[in-house]
Amino acid sequence: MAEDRYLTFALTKGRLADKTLSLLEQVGITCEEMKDKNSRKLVFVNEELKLKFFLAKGPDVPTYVEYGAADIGVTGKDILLEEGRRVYEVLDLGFGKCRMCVCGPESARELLQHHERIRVASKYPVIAKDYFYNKKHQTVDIIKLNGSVELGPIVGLSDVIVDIVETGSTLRENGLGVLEEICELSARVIVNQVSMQMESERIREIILRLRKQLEEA
Ligand SMILES: Nc1ncnc2c1ncn2[C@@H]1O[C@H](COP(=O)(O)OP(=O)(O)OP(=O)(O)O)[C@@H](O)[C@H]1O
Ligand SMILES: O=P(O)(O)OC[C@H]1O[C@H](OP(=O)(O)OP(=O)(O)O)[C@H](O)[C@@H]1O
Repeated sequence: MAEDRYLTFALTKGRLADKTLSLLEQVGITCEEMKDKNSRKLVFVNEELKLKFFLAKGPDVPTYVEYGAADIGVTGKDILLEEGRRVYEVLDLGFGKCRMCVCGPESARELLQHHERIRVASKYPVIAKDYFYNKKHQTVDIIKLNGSVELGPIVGLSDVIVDIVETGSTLRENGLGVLEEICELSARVIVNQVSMQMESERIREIILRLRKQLEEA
């Protein structure tokens, strides 16, 4: 592949963005323009390093990487599990830590224990289905929501939810709690499968520098 080919990064907007950009900066992968929060520009270029960057919604990051529109991506493990895209997961960045849990009112614990056919609301239907069907062998009805999932059991839409828990304050403030833990989550680096072969040297060098930086921090 041509030496001056741009390597493209798809990064996740929102919660993970600041930590991702500052980690990249620590290993010399910089783009001054990206720091301007008022900018409406979508793609940023570092001419000197032959790098391109863009920010996207979390669930879209593995899509860009699978199709090769980006060589490297950073997104949450929750997104990788939910989207199931064909990408290489190469590094755990150790931030954006949270847990995927089954949550609900204490009264729902019994329904879980007795393997009742319950209603489960979630922004993550694939993860919820995999957990109940494949790990617990429990038949459930999954209801897809797009946010404020805690509303599910509160307003009577569902018995429990499958959602992200970080500090637990959203649950506490709404009279809910963690009933079962599904898995731990954090931000991950992913790589396009073809890029990994064609740009092996540059990509391995970046992963190495990131890993070293994380070890030293
Ligand atoms: N408390 C948390 N809630 C949600 N995601 C979290 C939390 N803590 C860490 N994360 C990680 O951050 C990512 C979500 O970042 P983002 O800011 O895009 O949240 P979102 O609420 O899913 O997005 P949106 O506001 O677009 O619905 C998740 O994929 C997850 O890996
Ligand atoms: O344990 P905590 O620290 O309270 O964090 C967990 C909450 O944060 C996320 O919601 P988010 O703020 O992304 O809003 P959303 O529900 O609209 O997606 C998640 O879905 C929980 O509701």
